[in-house]
Amino acid sequence: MADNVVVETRALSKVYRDFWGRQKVRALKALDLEIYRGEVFGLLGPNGSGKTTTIKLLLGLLFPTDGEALVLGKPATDVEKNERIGYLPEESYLYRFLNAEETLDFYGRLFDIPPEVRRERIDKLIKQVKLDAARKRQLREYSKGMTRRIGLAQALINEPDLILLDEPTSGLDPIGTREMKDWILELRDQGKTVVMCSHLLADVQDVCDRIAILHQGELKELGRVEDLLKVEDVTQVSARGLSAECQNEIRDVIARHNGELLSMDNPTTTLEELFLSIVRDSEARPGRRVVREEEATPPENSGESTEPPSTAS
Ligand SMILES: Nc1ncnc2c1ncn2[C@@H]1O[C@H](COP(=O)(O)OP(=O)(O)OP(=O)(O)O)[C@@H](O)[C@H]1O
Repeated sequence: MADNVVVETRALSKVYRDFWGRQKVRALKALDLEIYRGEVFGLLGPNGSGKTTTIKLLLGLLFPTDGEALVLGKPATDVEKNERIGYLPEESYLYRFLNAEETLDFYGRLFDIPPEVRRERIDKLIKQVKLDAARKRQLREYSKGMTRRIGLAQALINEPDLILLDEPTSGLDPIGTREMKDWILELRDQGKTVVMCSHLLADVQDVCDRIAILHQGELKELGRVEDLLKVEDVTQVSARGLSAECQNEIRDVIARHNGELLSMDNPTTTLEELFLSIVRDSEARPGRRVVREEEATPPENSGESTEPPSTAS
């Protein structure tokens, strides 16, 4: 296992058997994978494609039917290596009657973290996942987004080198999603390795350096996100301040060189960016509501009230 390889699987396979030991589902079929130190690696695939099974095999929570996995230089079945791993399951199994501080303290004790270090780390993590105001509230009162955030803090309590995140953005609103993605990138900047599985493709595209696509337990694609998404025979140019005349000249140049102009128009932002900018704006200027002009004008003869549209402050 090379120095920079944090996870290596060789022909890793898992068959779930039924109560009588008969083969039930071939959840993972001969997976070969290497995940490098300091990268964000995405496991993608539709429901039931084997993502969670892979994560559980890496944690040693399941035993492979065939093949092997090495994690942080040790066999995945050696649970001692889990001291250097953080895990956020798809559904966090947290004690509902503990508050945020007590929850992190509980997990800190499981890792034998000394009390002084534990206190400092808990305080830092609670602030980092923005639960400072809710640190004394029992988790049963938490919203789904808050539960996800305390789940992440719990996964980081042992300052792990490898972090496994199962659907980290599930149930989060766009702001929570953006924050979760920023935390993932921060972890990478600190030199940690993050493996996340998700079927939310936009999230994966935003944060992952490399991805593996699984389908019915088989590896279908593996590579750098930017390479996999690159459209080789299309050239994209982005420019500001071009006059109509200049744009016509560009069209002429493309035609002269036998190229095909696919589009020349104003780019659109993403819905995520639009949503975040509206929320930020609303936080900065509470109460202000903007209705876009074209939407504010009711269609003629619509039969609706003709009261003036609000661009109210
Ligand atoms: N404990 C189990 N017993 C039997 N079959 C199982 C078990 N756990 C998972 N499976 C089956 O293994 C296959 C892979 O499941 P897995 O949970 O790994 O998929 P996934 O890609 O994580 O799916 P999702 O996106 O829905 O979380 C599925 O067909 C699933 O039904």
